[in-house]
Formats: sequence, C-alpha cells, structure tokens
Amino acid sequence: MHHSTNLILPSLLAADWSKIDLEVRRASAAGAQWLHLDVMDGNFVDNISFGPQMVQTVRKCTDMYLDVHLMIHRPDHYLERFIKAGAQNITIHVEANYDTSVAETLKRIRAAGLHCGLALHPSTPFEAALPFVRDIDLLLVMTVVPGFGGQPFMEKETMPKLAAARDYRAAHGLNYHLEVDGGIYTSTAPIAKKNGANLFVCGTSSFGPPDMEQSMRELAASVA
Ligand SMILES: O=C(CO)[C@H](O)[C@H](O)COP(=O)(O)O
Repeated sequence: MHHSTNLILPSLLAADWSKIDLEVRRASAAGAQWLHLDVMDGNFVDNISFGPQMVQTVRKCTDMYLDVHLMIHRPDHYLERFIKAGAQNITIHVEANYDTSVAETLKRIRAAGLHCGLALHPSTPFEAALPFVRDIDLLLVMTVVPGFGGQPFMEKETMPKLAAARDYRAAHGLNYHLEVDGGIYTSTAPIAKKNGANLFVCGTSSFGPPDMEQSMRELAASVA
C-alpha cells in the first residue's frame, strides 16, 4: 500500500471489552481494514492495557490487518511473543529502553516478515527518527501524550514535526506511512492530513458513537 492511501484505524482501547469479539467484528463490518492495538506496560507510559494474549484473541476474531503499537520498555525482549500472536505491523518507540537497540529491533521485526513502525512521543523531535527512516514502513507521530484515550489533539506541538517528516520523505525518495494517534476526530483529521498523515488512529471517534459504520464513513470523508 502506498502512502497516498488514507485509512481510518479504530483503536481497540476505545472498544467495549466486555464483548471484544463483537467489537472487533463491528469495526470490520464498519469498513476498517486495519485495527490498532495499544500495548501499555505501566512503565513506559502511565497506564496498563493488554499484552500478546489480547493480540492473539483479536487475531482469532478477524482477518483485519493488526497494527500493534508497543508503548513499552524493552520491546525487543517481548517482540517474539507479539510476532507469534499474529501482529502484522509492530511499532516501537524511539524513547524506550532496549536490551539491544532500536535498529536491531526494527531489523528483527522485518526479518520475521512483518512491517515495522517507529513512534515519536509529542515532545520528541523528528530528528530522533532520522537514523531509522530508511528502515521503517511507518512513522507514528503521537498527537497526545501516550497512555490514555480521549485526550485533546496537540496541534501546535506535533503538526510541524509531521510536516517535517513528510517533507523529508519527499526530499529523499522514501516511502514510510505517516500515522497519527490521539484526539483524531472529523475536526482534527483534516489538519493532520494537510500536514502529511495518511493513517489515522481513531479511538473515541470510531468506537464511541453507536453507529460505527457512520462514524467510520464520516472520518473517511473528512480526509478524502
Ligand atoms: O495510543 C493511544 C493513547 O495513548 C490510543 O490509540 C488512543 O486509543 C487514542 O484514543 P482517542 O482517539 O480517544 O484519542
């Protein structure tokens, strides 16, 4: 898939976990092609979500592409378990601690036949990703401080960085997707698109409304 393709990715964090199977199917029936799964370790971020077992559970419910965002320290230590669980993309944070290194972890993800992503906390400059941009499929520009759904979109802090990542990609003939995550609604998605995003992670705005097919359609229309 080329980075000119726009996708709305529902974030499982905002689903009703009392009926996870139905929620995954609801997202798929609403037109989602990729599902975003947020893994939090209570250490790298100030919240705990779920681990490889949830990824495996979701894998059993759907053929959707599973985009797994590891908000954890030592992602290289846990990597194998997420690969086995059925992730198709694994995104790691440039700010995390590693037993090995960011470069080695990206290499291992690709060697396993998966796509790999690199994520930037809102306070991390694009320059921190520069050593890795030739070796990633996706750059995730966090548009909230990672850890919780329902936070406001940090436009001033993150949009110049997103635009810089887009301009660098064009200037150097690179191909990574630009993903945004946090506070994405029909009001903010067009701002992110204008600055280069093509993958839009939507929690509250996708799973929140009762008619998910309608919310997905409206989100897609806002970036069409
Ligand atoms: O990574 C995240 C928070 O760290 C999530 O993807 C979160 O689900 C986004 O939620 P919302 O769309 O409600 O802002």
